[in-house]
Amino acid sequence: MTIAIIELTDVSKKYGTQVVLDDVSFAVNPGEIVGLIGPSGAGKSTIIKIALGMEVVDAGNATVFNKKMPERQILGELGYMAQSDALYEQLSGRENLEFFAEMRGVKNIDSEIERVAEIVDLTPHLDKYASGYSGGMKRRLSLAIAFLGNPKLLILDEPTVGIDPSLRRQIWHELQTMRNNGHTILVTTHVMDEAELVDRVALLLGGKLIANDSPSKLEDAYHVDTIEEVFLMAEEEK
Ligand SMILES: Nc1ncnc2c1ncn2[C@@H]1O[C@H](COP(=O)(O)OP(=O)(O)OP(=O)(O)O)[C@@H](O)[C@H]1O
Repeated sequence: MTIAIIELTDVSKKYGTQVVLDDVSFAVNPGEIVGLIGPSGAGKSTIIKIALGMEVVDAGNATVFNKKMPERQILGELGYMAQSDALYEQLSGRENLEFFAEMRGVKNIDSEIERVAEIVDLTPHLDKYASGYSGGMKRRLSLAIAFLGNPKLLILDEPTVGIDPSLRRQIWHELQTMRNNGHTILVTTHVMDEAELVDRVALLLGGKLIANDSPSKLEDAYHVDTIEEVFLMAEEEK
């Protein structure tokens, strides 16, 4: 039996009286890219925060690497990119990477910084202050930080917002290479053509997980050609 890397079982979560997740069960298995999609406010970031132990569930269970969350030890084993950039603006890109690499106990820091900067195309800008970076450059630096140490699990909340199409393609190529090397990736996106690139799409609507399958199987089930159409039809049916 495969042991899931991330497993949510019958998870419910409320903020005040607002039910954000209603009995959601959902797993991310080793070596797959799972795309979490849903309209704004559907609860995607809440799922991510639960997986990271930053939010606790009201009911149900969340495990990561088979350990019940929250569990601080797990954090060293995963790369996380939040929806808003948490960078030190007064430091250069390189210094930001050095800081996070040291904090995470990454070995061979200099070569690791070169590696991750190359992936996100930031090499020529590493010695500039982060305060002078454009929005897209800050996203790229945050993504590079998540890649530091080549973690077995990546959790990425809207990683490609503000990133140009050619670099976005390069980043997805890299994510797929990582997956092919056995890494596990949970990613949220609003970009529907990115959802075509994942192994499994988990669609959240109204606090419920209403679809959870490969893009092609979902397209067949809804008799449409794209995940965007699946999304629109699922919303209409709600
Ligand atoms: N700390 C909080 N306190 C109160 N309400 C919250 C909190 N965090 C999230 N919410 C609410 O929970 C709902 C789900 O939020 P969440 O950020 O998980 O959505 P999302 O699917 O990630 O949205 P988006 O695509 O816009 O990022 C929203 O209505 C949001 O306002």
